[in-house]
Amino acid sequence: MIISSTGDFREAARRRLPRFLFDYADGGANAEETLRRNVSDLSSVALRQRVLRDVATIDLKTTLFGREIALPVALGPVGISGMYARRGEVQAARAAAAAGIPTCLSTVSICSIEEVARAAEPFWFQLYVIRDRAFMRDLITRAKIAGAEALVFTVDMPVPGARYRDAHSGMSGPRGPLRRAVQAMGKPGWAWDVGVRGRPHMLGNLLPVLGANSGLNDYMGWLGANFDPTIQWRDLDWIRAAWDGPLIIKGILDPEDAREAARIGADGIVVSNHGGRQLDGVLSTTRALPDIAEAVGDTMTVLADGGIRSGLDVVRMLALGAQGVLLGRAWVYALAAQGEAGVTKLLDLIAREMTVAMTLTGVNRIVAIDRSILADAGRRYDATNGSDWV
Ligand SMILES: Cc1cc2nc3c(=O)[nH]c(=O)nc-3n(C[C@H](O)[C@H](O)[C@H](O)COP(=O)(O)O)c2cc1C
Repeated sequence: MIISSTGDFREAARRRLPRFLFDYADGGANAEETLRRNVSDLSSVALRQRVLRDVATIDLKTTLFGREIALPVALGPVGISGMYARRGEVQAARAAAAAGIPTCLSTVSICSIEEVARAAEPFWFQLYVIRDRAFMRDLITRAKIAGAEALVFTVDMPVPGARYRDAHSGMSGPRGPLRRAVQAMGKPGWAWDVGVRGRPHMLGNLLPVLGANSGLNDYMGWLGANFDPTIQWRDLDWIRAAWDGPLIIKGILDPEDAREAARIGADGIVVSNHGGRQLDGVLSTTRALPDIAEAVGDTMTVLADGGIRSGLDVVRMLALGAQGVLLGRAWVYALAAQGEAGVTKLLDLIAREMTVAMTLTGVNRIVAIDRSILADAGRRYDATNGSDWV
């Protein structure tokens, strides 16, 4: 099939993957309202077309946490992405490194920190709040030794969200292993490439705690049993003390929480609702971002994710106040569709679309992107007025 957009990668991924894996990536929590809002609110942000402004040279480079990168984009943490292509985290990391952007590895990846760090440049590591603090400390140490340049601490998953699609697909629920095996048989391309040649399918970073049981079945159970809902802001002091590099708090959706993150000494935040996979019904990140950027943008680096499907979307997030963005499903669809080559193609597409957007909004540098390139610049989303931009 012809692939010219993230939507095409999504369709190619749907054709290639067993249903449980496609639905796991594609789905969200409950009725998936927030997942839809992330996409639709972002794509409805209108850009302001400007012409004849000499934009012959467009520079997409920027600096995040002291490191120059080719685009204001990173591959965000996505659990079990090693199931979407053979040793998928490594393939994605290679594509990101070649494109000059960071890869952020999930705690719950198939490939381990050590396996991915060799391919990723720059390499960030994402940590979850786990009951076993000694194990968290071990992961921080492993990330540091492996050369991680930033620690992304995800705080919006004290418990997993209600994901109805996973119950239906066999990702969770009764007879999961049997249903997954039947689905895999119906996708022989995936079954040979990933199911057979992509082994081992264990959660690489959790081997020390799960041992030989760290397979997919244990993944959902482990998430539920080991995430820690008792954590509070003051518990983050020890993480700040244990990690001396850039610390980024991921999963902020409220200006008050953004201020707390600044107070504990975080260097950055990711405005995120976990791609609509946690609390359905919360604000889209598009709507949450402007107030958060206003609250803390002068004191820390504000990143954002959720619903980014194109280079236009990247430019929109920057205009709303982000200094950089994380891709989620977009890169997973590309990885599932075409492996490393797919992620390379996606990043090239994003760069080309950003160039078009910057050319036609009359800005030639990333730092010059602000609300002035939006058609509704200065006007804000009025939460009291329902769902419209006013
Ligand atoms: C399949 C899947 C797995 C994810 N796993 C993680 C994870 O392990 N850690 C994490 O911090 N966020 C995780 N996320 C959330 C992403 O990092 C990101 O916040 C979200 O995907 C952004 O929304 P988008 O996919 O609509 O762009 C996951 C998202 C998806 C789709």
